[in-house]
Amino acid sequence: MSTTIPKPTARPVTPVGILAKKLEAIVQKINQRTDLPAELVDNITQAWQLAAGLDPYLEEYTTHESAALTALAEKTSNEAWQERFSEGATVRPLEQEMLSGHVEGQTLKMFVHMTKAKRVLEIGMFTGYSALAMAEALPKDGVLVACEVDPFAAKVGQAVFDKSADGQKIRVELGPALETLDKLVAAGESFDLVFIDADKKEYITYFQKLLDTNLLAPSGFICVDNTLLQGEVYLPTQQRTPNGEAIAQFNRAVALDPRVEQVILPLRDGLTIIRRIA
Ligand SMILES: C[S@@+](CC[C@H](N)C(=O)[O-])C[C@H]1O[C@@H](n2cnc3c(N)ncnc32)[C@H](O)[C@@H]1O
Repeated sequence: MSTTIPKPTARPVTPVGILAKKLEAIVQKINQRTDLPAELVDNITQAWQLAAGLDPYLEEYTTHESAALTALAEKTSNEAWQERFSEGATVRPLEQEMLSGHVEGQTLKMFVHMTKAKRVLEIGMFTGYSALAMAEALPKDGVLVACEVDPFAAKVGQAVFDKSADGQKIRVELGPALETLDKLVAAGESFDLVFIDADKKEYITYFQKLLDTNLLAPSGFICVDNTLLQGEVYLPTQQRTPNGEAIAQFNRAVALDPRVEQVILPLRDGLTIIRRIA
């Protein structure tokens, strides 16, 4: 049984969010000094404002999320994820920062509308924010299959889906994503749009499986989250974590694959859009 705890604040997990935080710390320091040239202080302050103002502006002028998505985001941020892992309720460490959120959710929703997708596959559902956002854009007879390995996270999502008309379009597949993908291949399932957002070290394998089989429909699209990995993919390589290295390798593999064309959008932590061309 989960308990409500004092709301933990989300840490910045995107290149712009991290940049804004670092600039804020610099601005606080230089404001304590009286010996610095005014032009330097002005420039650094403006750099901080440029970085810190972007996300709130995007939030303000992007169509509001539904009440169900707001409830899901709140439920996720109020959960004591660290405690849940320590007590063995979750099979892996999870955190509120994993949730994609308002602007990315609305972007994915737009892609479902734009591609007129009827069948969507999500690899990495967590508590279901992006799944529900995409389901809201699907037609009544649309289907979204969501892969998730953690039963606790899946249960949080399912409880919200059960109360929402759009949630009825979502079928949760609990288990390791690679096993689920094999099951879907064996069942002859195929998808117009796939959202990859699970284990960063498995991204290349998900991508290859989607293209090597009929899982991705001819002329289907793949959206991939965290393809900037907090800037690690373009920062000096010695600053890379294993996940940063995995994403750097993934980005290279996609760029070299003649079966696809792609673009990396600097949205949140990087969102790659891939189109199958062969
Ligand atoms: C970043 S979160 C997904 C966030 C979600 N798409 C959203 O927007 O709210 C990644 C999720 O993938 C799940 N995951 C990680 N490795 C997995 C695997 N091998 N198979 C299935 N799910 C996995 C984690 O348990 C976690 O819930």
